[in-house]
Amino acid sequence: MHFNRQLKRLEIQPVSGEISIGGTWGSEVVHANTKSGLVETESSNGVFSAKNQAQENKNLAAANEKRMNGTSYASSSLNVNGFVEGERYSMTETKVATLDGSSDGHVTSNSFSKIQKSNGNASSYSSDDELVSIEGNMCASATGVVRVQSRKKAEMFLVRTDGFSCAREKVTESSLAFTHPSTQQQMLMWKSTPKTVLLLKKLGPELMKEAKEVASFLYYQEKMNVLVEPEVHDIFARIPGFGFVQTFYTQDTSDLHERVDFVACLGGDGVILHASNLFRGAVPPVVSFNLGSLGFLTSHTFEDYRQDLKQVIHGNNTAEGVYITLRMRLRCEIFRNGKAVPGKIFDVLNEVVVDRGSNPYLSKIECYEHDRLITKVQGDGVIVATPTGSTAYSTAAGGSMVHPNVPCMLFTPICPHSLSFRPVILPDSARLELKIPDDARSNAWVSFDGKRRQQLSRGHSVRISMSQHPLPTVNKCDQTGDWFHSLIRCLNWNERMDQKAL
Ligand SMILES: NC(=O)c1ccc[n+]([C@@H]2O[C@H](COP(=O)([O-])OP(=O)(O)OC[C@H]3O[C@@H](n4cnc5c(N)ncnc54)[C@H](O)[C@@H]3O)[C@@H](O)[C@H]2O)c1
Ligand SMILES: Nc1ncnc2c1ncn2[C@@H]1O[C@H](COP(=O)(O)OP(=O)(O)OP(=O)(O)O)[C@@H](O)[C@H]1O
Repeated sequence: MHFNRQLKRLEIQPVSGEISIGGTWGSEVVHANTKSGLVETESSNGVFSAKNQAQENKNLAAANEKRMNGTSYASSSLNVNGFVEGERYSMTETKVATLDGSSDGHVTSNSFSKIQKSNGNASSYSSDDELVSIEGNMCASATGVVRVQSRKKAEMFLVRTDGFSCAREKVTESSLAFTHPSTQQQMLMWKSTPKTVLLLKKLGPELMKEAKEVASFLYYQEKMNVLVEPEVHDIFARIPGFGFVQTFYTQDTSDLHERVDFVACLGGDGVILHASNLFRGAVPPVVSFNLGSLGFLTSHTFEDYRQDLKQVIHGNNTAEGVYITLRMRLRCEIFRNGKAVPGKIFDVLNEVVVDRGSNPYLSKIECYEHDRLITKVQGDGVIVATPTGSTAYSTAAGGSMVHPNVPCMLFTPICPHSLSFRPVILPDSARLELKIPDDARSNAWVSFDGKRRQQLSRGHSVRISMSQHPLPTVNKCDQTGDWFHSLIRCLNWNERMDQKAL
């Protein structure tokens, strides 16, 4: 998996579901014997295996039911992006026509027909309408001569491209199918016991009591090296008994992720955004204890910090790992007249915003996707948010709230001067560029997670794409449980008095 590259000492494993390749529905030839009530199946490559009969009969019972209902299509099973024996399989859902008494004239019969296929010939029998094979695909019945489709479906490949390279994937049985959902629970399991923790706290003198408690627990009980930021280290250095606390140089944090096994945050959402900003490349797993006001992203309560930290270090009771959410970040880079401005690369956890700043004029922002002009924003500005950021500024501007596992980016205009300009959600493969055109009435401003605000002059642009490095957060419960819990706890999502019975 793409995200795994950055996680050196740990493994992340999809938790649910085995990989299986499904979706043979559309390529099956169906035999239905109305007299015996039995239903047989034969795969399109002509091989019928007895040991599969029970399963296939089950399938066919379902197929039969569809026929009874007069359904002319069978949907392929919802499916995959799996790797089986080194081959990649398709990830597309499709509907596949079946051979039944549908109106397209393949087989016509007023009852179930038995259809056999061999060497390109097909014949069809019916209990009340005996069919006689004439030649080739032609069959005679009491109602006349019908043409039975006998040719095997064409084989196909699925070609994926990211614009630079192509990958050809095999499609089983000429049917596009998913074998499992593309997003699943992720579990963090250590290969060796973590040794170093970075303890981050909200800026300022607040929360020192809590920081001291956690630092002592991690050092004395869990025998871990405890790192803090230099400003916090200055405070610890003056407290007797905390000489074990270490720090690092903030001028160069490029190799910090190689020295830190996980990050423990004390504060609100701002501390997590700060952690994201500290790690420009790979980010170690982050466990956060809510000591702020809202704390949408801070899933753990401070009271349980001992137990929760033990679980991160040693795994929980049921498994040797903990659930995590890989939070997508966006890589943003500022360009001037098509040339990258040195040192202007930012990875955001919530969003990048281009707005009019203090200018009284409408901002005019050209928006490109893979170099194609998709629209011009004329309004206060535009937000490009991650699923994590979907519950922050983007929601306030009318964007949807998106589960952090959904691989996408949100494109949300801010007060657009056009009634039809609705927020949209783009795939994670989108490559956006927000550009201030030469005919804009004024400059614009850009900010990254609400910080590092700077001016964008005419000709400047910000290019935005999915960052290779997500921010992994440790779940209290699991990805979905934590998210709904935060929606209700922080945003009162759909809170309503229960209606009484009549
Ligand atoms: N109108 C708005 O809603 C608005 C305006 C500006 C910035 N913001 C948000 O503030 C963020 C910066 O946060 P800060 O703490 O540095 O600034 P801040 O101190 O202004 O706090 C912003 C608030 O947003 C909440 N928040 C942050 N990220 C969140 C998320 N992913 N989901 C739900 N709530 C979240 C925080 O808990 C805090 O209460 C920006 O990334 C932006 O999303 C929101
Ligand atoms: N260690 C830090 N260093 C620098 N800035 C920080 C640090 N911790 C937090 N901040 C900043 O301080 C501000 C307040 O952070 P805090 O954690 O209280 O979040 P918050 O936005 O108030 O969230 P909440 O509403 O959840 O309490 C944020 O803007 C954040 O970016």
